[in-house]
This record gives sequence, structure tokens and C-alpha cells, in this order.
Amino acid sequence: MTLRVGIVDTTFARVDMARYAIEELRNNDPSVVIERITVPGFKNTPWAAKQLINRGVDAVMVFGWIGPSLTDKITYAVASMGLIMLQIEYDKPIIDVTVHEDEARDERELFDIAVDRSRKHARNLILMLRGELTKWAGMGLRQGRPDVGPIIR
Ligand SMILES: Cc1nc2c(=O)[nH]c(=O)nc-2n(C[C@H](O)[C@H](O)[C@H](O)CO)c1C
Repeated sequence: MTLRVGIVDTTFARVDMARYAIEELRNNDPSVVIERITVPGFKNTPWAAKQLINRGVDAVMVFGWIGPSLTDKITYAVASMGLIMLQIEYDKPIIDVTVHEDEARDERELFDIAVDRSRKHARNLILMLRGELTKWAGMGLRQGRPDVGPIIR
């Protein structure tokens, strides 16, 4: 069955994260169909995700970029609730691939986090929809930084 993935991203973001995710999705599933909507900022992402779900996508990836101020963080918390409600209401997974500007010390690190997180979550989505993610359960996987591994006692 052809997989249809919705992509939502913002002009607020400072890295075109969707570009790397789409490349990864196509590498892992050459027949994947991509539907993309770009919005100004994170608070607009629930609307765009709903549009794509109504078009019949199997899942949505939302590429957020959140500034360092308290106002930015509140924006994220509020709009995230919208994305969670959509998942429950429409029974479709939404993978939140957000980078927070205060995660990194400089732009170089921020860029690397954004690309790594985008690629790894694209792979997560494909594996999850294929039911193949369970073999990685508890393995301490991280998106944006190197994996930390499992704790074994
Ligand atoms: C304060 C603020 N912070 C962010 C942010 O950190 N990341 C982001 O993507 N967008 C931000 N925005 C913009 C809003 O999400 C939205 O695009 C505008 O309020 C227009 O509806 C706002 C207004």
C-alpha cells in the first residue's frame, strides 16, 4: 500500500528540516507520497496538520522551531496541545519534530541537531507505520543527538 505522509513546516524555522526528512522518507520508501503545507509559525501547525489529515494522509510530521523566550515556549506548549488533540480526534499519528533554539550553544550545533532529528524521526515514522519499531524499544534512542543506549542491570 502506498504510504502518504503529510509535512507541515514553518517560515519561522531557520533550517529547512523537511528537506532532510523527505530525502530520508524517500530513501526508506521510494513510493512514498508527500503532501506539504508551510505556515508562518508553530501556532498555525494544527490547522495545517488537520488539512493534510482531511486530504487522507496516513501520518503527519510537524517541523517546529521554537525561539528561546518564555513567550516562544508558551507558544509551543499551547500549539502542541492542538496537535495532541488532533491525533486523538482523527486517529492519525503526528510526529512532532521540533528544535528549541536554546538546545544548542551555537548555530552549527543547532543545524546538526535539526538535520539529525529530522532524518531520525523520518525513519521512526516509517518503522512505526510498518510495525517494526518495537525491536528498538528501550534502546535509548535520541533524535538530534547520539543515542545513549539502554541501561542493563
Ligand atoms: C512568540 C512566537 N514564537 C514562535 C516560535 O517560537 N516558533 C514559531 O514557529 N512561531 C512563533 N510565533 C508565531 C506563531 O506561531 C504564529 O505563526 C503567529 O502568531 C501567526 O498566527 C510566535 C508569535
